[in-house]
Amino acid sequence: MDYSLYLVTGRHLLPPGVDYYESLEESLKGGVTVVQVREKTEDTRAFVEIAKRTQEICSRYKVPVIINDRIDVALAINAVGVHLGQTDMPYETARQLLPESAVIGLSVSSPEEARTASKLGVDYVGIGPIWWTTSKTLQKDVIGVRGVGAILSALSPQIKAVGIGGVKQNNLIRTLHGGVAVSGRGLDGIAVISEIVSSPDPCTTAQRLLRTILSFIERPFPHFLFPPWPLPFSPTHTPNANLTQRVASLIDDTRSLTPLVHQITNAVAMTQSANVTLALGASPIMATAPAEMEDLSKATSALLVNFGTIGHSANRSGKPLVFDPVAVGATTHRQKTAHELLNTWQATVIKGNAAEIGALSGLKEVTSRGVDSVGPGFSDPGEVVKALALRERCIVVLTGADDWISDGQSIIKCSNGNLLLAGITASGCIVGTAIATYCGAINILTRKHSKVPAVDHGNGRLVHGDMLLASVTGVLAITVAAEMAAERPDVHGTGTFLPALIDELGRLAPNHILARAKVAHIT
Ligand SMILES: Cc1ncc(COP(=O)(O)OP(=O)(O)O)c(N)n1
Ligand SMILES: Cc1ncsc1CCOP(=O)(O)O
Repeated sequence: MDYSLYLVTGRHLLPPGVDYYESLEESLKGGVTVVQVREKTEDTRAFVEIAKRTQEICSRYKVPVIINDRIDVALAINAVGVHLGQTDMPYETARQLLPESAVIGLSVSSPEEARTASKLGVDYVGIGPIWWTTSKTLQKDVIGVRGVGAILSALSPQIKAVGIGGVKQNNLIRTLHGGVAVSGRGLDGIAVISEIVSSPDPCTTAQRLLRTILSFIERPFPHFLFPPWPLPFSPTHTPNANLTQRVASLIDDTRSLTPLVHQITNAVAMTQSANVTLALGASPIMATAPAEMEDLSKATSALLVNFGTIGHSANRSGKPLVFDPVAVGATTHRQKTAHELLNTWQATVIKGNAAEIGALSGLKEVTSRGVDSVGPGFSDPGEVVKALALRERCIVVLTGADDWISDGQSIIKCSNGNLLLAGITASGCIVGTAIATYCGAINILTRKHSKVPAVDHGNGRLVHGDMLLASVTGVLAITVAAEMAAERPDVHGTGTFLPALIDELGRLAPNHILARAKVAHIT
């Protein structure tokens, strides 16, 4: 069975005047790989009739048919299998009634149900509802993409898994990348009703969905880079290359690329962040109105966000998204919001201090006092960033006396900076600004060189470019410029340090990086 694009029928959702069988055939032409006949109100005789004709059409395309809930209908038409819900006939009974070769799928919406399905040995599970849907009256909350990841972690690797519930073209890439277990296991397919059934052009819709799904599940990227399922961003090349040299070049290139960096940040940080962006040779835009996010995401090169905002426009437009979870450990409200935000969109980089990264990782070694960190520190900061990067499938940057950066595979330690940085407000925010600036610049550069369109989810990536390099560059730009500023004779304390820092960022050049960068590859 190829579960890649799993169509669940829904005749009541067809556009007015559209014939069910014609629409079905169009979706098969578009590449649907399995069809489930789902009839909730028809009498048995009508259900059998519909299933039989569906099976005839599907057989011309060599596409298997599964019957929703009804073992008798599946037996009557000799369907490939059935799909059962948690309150339908028990799996063991269905297994006894159906031929040995029958495929049996089970709906699961929690890790517990996934563990039970694993013990039962079902053939596949339907995980959901992932997003809100009107195609079915939901009895429980939606599980979100992080819910999918948790369920996949609890599921036996032998059992196939499709995601279902509210999946549309515009959230598909996010669904695939967000719904991944810590082991790296992703979904084997996506099941949809309305996106195909209600489409005026089911063939094209199915083609587009399938192209994105295949780009994800076919793992076109070399396995040694990141074993199973692709990352949301391009592979990173840092361990094999001269990192400091590449950082120096990116600092130079950025001044000619002038990326437009959209930043939604605290009022206290706004002016500083905007000035830092300008000093790095980029352009800041500090807009906050939700109504303009979609338009802005098309024009800008990168987005930096902290709380209280949305990032799916950036995801949809293929722009890097830097998440700065300011003081996430300070209140439960912030922790809940961070969880909701990360469930909604895919971050490219998460940047935080020890308390913030600790809170996101669920660690207690460092706690929060407002925006500051207190506690003994992490015994192994490199492993902390690596584990969080693997879990969130993005780059993680931990700022502090040493800065730690990981893509879930490599760990890099940067040891530049000056104590005066800790004495000015928003020093963490400006590191986020610098990272977003270089993520934007490298995304422009990569698309230019490889001629990838601005938005191309067909290659399974959300953004293009070596985002690990961009993150290291952001950290080094601020910390190296901070050293240069602190050494100036006109700097006597934090009051004179801040303008000097902006000056030094403005004149930061490749030779400063080459002379001063203290970078170590831990792994
Ligand atoms: C592939 C797939 N996954 C989940 C479901 C939902 O099944 P169920 O929980 O039995 O709900 P109904 O579809 O019967 O309303 C599904 N049908 N297909
Ligand atoms: C049958 C089902 N089970 C969980 S969500 C759902 C409906 C999926 O429909 P849509 O793809 O239109 O959201």
